[in-house]
Amino acid sequence: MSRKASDNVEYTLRSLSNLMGEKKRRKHDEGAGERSLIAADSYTSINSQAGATAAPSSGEELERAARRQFQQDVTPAFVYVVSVFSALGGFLFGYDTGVVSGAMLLLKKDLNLSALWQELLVSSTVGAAALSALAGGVLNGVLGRRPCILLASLFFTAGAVVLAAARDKETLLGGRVVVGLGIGIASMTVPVYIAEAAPPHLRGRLVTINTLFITGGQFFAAVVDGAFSYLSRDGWRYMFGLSAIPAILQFLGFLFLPESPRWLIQKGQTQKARRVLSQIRGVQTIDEEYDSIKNSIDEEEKDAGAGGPVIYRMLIYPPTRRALIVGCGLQMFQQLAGINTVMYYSATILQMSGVDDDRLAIWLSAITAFTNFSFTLVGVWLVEKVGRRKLTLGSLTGTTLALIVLALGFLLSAQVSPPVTFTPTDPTSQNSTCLKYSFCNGCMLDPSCGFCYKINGSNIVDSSCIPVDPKTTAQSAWGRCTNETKSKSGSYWAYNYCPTSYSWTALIGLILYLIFFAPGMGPMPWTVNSEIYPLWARSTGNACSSGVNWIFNVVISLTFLHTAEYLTYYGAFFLYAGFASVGLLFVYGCLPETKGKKLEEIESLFENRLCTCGASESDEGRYIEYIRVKGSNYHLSDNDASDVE
Ligand SMILES: O[C@H]1[C@H](O)[C@@H](O)[C@H](O)[C@@H](O)[C@H]1O
Repeated sequence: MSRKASDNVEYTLRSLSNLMGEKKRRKHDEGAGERSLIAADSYTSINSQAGATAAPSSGEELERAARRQFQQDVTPAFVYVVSVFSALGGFLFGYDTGVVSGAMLLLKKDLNLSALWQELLVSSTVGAAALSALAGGVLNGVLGRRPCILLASLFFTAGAVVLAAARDKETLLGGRVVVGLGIGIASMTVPVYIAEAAPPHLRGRLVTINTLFITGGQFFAAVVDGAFSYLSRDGWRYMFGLSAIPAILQFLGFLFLPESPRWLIQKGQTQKARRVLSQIRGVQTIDEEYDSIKNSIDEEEKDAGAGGPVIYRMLIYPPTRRALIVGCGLQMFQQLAGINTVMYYSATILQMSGVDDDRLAIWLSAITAFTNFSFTLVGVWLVEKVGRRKLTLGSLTGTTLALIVLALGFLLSAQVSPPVTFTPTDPTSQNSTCLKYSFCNGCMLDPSCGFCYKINGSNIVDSSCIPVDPKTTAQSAWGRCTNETKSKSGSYWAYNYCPTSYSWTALIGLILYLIFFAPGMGPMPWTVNSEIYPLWARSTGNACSSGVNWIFNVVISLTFLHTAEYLTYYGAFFLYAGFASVGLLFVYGCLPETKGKKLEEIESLFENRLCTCGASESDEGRYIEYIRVKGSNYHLSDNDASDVE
């Protein structure tokens, strides 16, 4: 036997003996051991059908060839089609939450909207999404995943039509609520549907593609906002109306796409489930998978024992209670880390570093959205390589540091805040409070004021605090900083920020934030939630955690301005950094690795205790992976296993 081969045997035996040790400790291990041996067998048969040689010269070659063969055989293109059509739900989630900021700039002029109405039009969607995500749990359980996705695309289409045709603000509000209902259902159903359709080795990647589509939707919305901002009237109708196209496409696609096989098995629709499984897997492997799903459903039903509503059963059964805490915690910390504030505030942060043009600011927001999108792509690439746990830990560590850099940027800017050196006479005689501030910092924190200044060499001169135009924050209400007078008088207008030589620190913070957040903390809460609950609790678990995501989304976005007023901007970002570090401890202590495991095996990760740190790559998991890739060389039985022990 060659050295490599004997190493392989040794590794297998070692893994096996570890596995047997695990077996003693863990309730479900007998089943898991059997499943891994079945996996080895089925791999062997695939390999021999494909005519692969039994002992390739190098272990690496074998591994590569085996992996290629395995993936080709068990991953027909259909599973990608299913995932992409579902992820259109993610695209619409991103588009509809993103498009409103640009649309609002035009809407408030066209319909003369008050600040309260602007606030209502933004938060009604997020509020409706929270409610419908929670209700989506029941709908998913009763109707199935496919009808829920169809329903969401109907909501998206109806909302887009109502918004595009709206003649008054009340109709707009109705349209935004309808769109929110679609977003909530899609946000909880799509990851579950994809996870249930995907093979284990691709599940993380395919579910993460849904978040890629969310951030893609946000980026596309920013580009559409930029493009239609050149239309003086009715630009917002196109911005809202365009989302009907992907929504209709998704609806039509789902008329032909199948229900989740796991849901069908749970509902006893055996024949249909088998048909769908062979459609999305290819024929060889469905018996094993079918049996494994069926067995785990039977086991789950025994384990879950008591009757009553699913959420009650989840809470009294320790493994699902622990999974729920992990899932909801991840979603809560995703929002508490301030992603939506950072995105919303990005244009201002970019302006701080010297961009003085409104339209440019809109396009710069598109760059921010693009950064979020492109680094989510890095997450899609990394998720099956480094696993969910390491990716989330790395991402959250970087996010925390970036938030500290952002906060320091604001702190330094506040400390060297330029003084007010010139107080003009108020032509409206309204005795504005703006004229009472003596430093830019106070002026910036007052939403009704902005800072108007000139530059002489590298010095700020002739600086004043002046009321902002109530219709647009891009100019002052009167004086040297209105749009007509700005360039003639050589003045600059800063709203929401102070021009200082430290502004670039915030810019660096913003870029670092997106680079670290997007690959991990953006997608992983959705991905992990789609896999950690057993089938009977999956819809409810995802409904609760998505609801938590939306609730904290509303809380953070609605409180940001007040938080900044009380704690200043740097205080707000230090607060988010604090939340993110608590989140880091939480993830470190509580998030197990789910990479490569079958959905049916994941429940056992939550069996013993809440904190599963160190269980990132359990011996059992490594063993299953090892056997899957290299198993063709060795035929192991349970007897061999006990011999080894
Ligand atoms: O995962 C997504 C993504 O990170 C988005 O950029 C963000 O706006 C959402 O709130 C979040 O749930």
